[in-house]
Amino acid sequence: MKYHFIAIEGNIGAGKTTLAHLLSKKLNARLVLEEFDENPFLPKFYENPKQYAFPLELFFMAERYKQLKDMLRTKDMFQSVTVSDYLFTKCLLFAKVNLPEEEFRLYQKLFDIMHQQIIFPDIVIYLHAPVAKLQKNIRKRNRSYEQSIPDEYLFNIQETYTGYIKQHNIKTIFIDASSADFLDNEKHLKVVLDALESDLDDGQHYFTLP
Ligand SMILES: Nc1ncnc2c1ncn2[C@@H]1O[C@H](COP(=O)(O)OP(=O)(O)OP(=O)(O)O)[C@@H](O)[C@H]1O
Repeated sequence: MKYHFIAIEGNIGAGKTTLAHLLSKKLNARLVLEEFDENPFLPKFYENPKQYAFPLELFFMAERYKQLKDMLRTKDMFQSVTVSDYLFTKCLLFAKVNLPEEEFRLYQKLFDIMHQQIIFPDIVIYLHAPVAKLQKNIRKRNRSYEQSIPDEYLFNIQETYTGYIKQHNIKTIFIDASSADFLDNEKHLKVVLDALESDLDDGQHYFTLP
């Protein structure tokens, strides 16, 4: 395997966690999963975004920082590859959408300090799905606090992610996941596994699923 640290990204409900589980199994990789359900501010944020955005974003950043630092400290002798279902920068991208300008500037200062101390993945897999499909997935998994996420929020998150990936020329396997079924369709997973075996320059590389 060419890559030692693979991060999967995408909008809310894009299917990051499912793909992370499957890839980690296939690659015998260490799995690092976001622990969003431990964030006590998340349900409150969806009820009242303005009031809870700042503590929500701080909590996510602190937790992810700790998780990635711990990961660096504890090397696994039997698993040389790590797959995570998030990128540390995710905190900053969500914060950009959710915080007012002044708070965002403060947040960014803290982010920059922490960001210097963790490692960036060798490659990002970005799952791109249209908002209607994301909403369908969100309804299907039925987390109560997510049931009235506006389309506009999902659009904003999507734009922020894609803008970031383009601007920073990040080595990205960009997958049109509108009809993805990694769980039940081996061919879909194979597209990702083959992409991970190919030589890729920095920047975005588009893959469609059969
Ligand atoms: N920094 C953040 N700010 C606000 N909300 C966040 C942030 N990070 C995660 N969340 C929320 O936490 C929940 C889980 O997020 P996430 O998108 O990572 O997982 P997911 O939707 O379960 O992913 P997938 O379905 O692709 O596996 C979502 O409601 C998401 O909006």
